[in-house]
Amino acid sequence: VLRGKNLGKFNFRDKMLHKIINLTVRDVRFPTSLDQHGSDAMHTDPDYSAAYVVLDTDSGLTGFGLTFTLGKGTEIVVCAVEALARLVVGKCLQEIVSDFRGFYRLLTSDSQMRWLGPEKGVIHLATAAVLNAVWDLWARTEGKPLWKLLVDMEPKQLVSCIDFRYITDVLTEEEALDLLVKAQEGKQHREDQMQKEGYPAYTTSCAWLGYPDEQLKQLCTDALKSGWTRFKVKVGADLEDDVRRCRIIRQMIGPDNTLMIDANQRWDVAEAISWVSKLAEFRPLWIEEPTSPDDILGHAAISKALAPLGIGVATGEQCQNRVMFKQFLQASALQFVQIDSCRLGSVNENLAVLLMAHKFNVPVCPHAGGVGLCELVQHLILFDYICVSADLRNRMCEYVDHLHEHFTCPVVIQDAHYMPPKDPGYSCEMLESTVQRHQYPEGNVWKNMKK
Ligand SMILES: C[C@H](O)[C@@H](O)CC(=O)C(=O)O
Ligand SMILES: [Mg+2]
Repeated sequence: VLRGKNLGKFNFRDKMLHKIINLTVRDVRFPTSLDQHGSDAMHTDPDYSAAYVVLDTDSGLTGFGLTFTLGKGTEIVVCAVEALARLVVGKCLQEIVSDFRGFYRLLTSDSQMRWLGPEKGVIHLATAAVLNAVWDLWARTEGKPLWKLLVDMEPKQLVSCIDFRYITDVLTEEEALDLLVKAQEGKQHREDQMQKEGYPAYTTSCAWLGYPDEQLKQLCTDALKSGWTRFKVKVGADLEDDVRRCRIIRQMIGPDNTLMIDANQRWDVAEAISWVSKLAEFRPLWIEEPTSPDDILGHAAISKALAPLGIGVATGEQCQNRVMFKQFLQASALQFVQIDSCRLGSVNENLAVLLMAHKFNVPVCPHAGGVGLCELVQHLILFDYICVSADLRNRMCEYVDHLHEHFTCPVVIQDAHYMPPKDPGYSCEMLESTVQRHQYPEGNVWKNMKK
């Protein structure tokens, strides 16, 4: 079976060869909670995990996809992926991508399964895993990294991948096309710039909530030495702790570097406003997920109250779909859009959100981290800069320094920038040895652990 990196040099352009003959999905978990990696005010013991999808084709070419989860419950996402498999297996890649909007609808609008969502929760995570694998397969077929596949696509083809249902009151297909056509100017220059400089990143991995102060200080020292200038700190469980931790980090990074804070939905609206006001002296650029991810008007109230303090509101990692993002934008309820490669319905739905954010002139700063999210979302943000926003002001992509060694094409960070991936695909193929060791519950990593 032909897998992985070398496929770029094969001529797989006859896409009719790629009939999807099998979908496998596995529950892959990493015991990150043991060291408190990824911990925050609501997720105190996250085991970074994935429902990991492999699409086999009759040509031998393989597509890899995943969606991110937190340990328990991954088996439910796996079940949902299995339920979607019959909609994918038996299809040729050509058939899918020549009507990608139709295929997206097929997955999201199945007249019985849509009752489980629609387009939210477990079933939408499963949709993301499957579609991520299809995009990976397409990019591998073209011998290009996904970002380059997108950059080279005609605006018409790009919009043909988007389901505009429920968002036409804000963005029509014609408008989307117009935005993409306008952004063609200077595209080559921006692509060259990205190849040279990469896309700016910030780090979250110094200051997970469960890290003791000594660890925070050490990680912050190391990060500063490696050239990081933007840092995110977890807050929200205890105000005194937050003040102490923010003070440490602000003192260490100095007045000119950037600080963000993230509460992971811990507060009610009024509580969010008063708590964040008490952290204003540390000059955070944004408060992330201050309250329930579904409370659009609550976010609007928080945004309004914090604007005079110069603090924006960021959200998106648990924003269910394009309709929610539409309303967040309509209500001026967020100042930073945090797209997520696995929460939304893959590239298709992320394209819709990138375009809406552009129309509202709100910067996109993707959620990454977890397992594989950095690998995936780097492609989307590169595309955003080259073909949509053409702007780097107030923009950066999250980075966390965990679990990259488990991927065949891990992210490359240079001087706190994501360097554009070169290998064909969507960068989410895991090492088979990793998958075997971490498969839950039978992998060796889990067999002997009482979890
Ligand atoms: C549970 C995850 O680690 C979460 O804390 C990640 C997150 O909020 C972020 O990266 O932002
Ligand atoms: Mg967050």
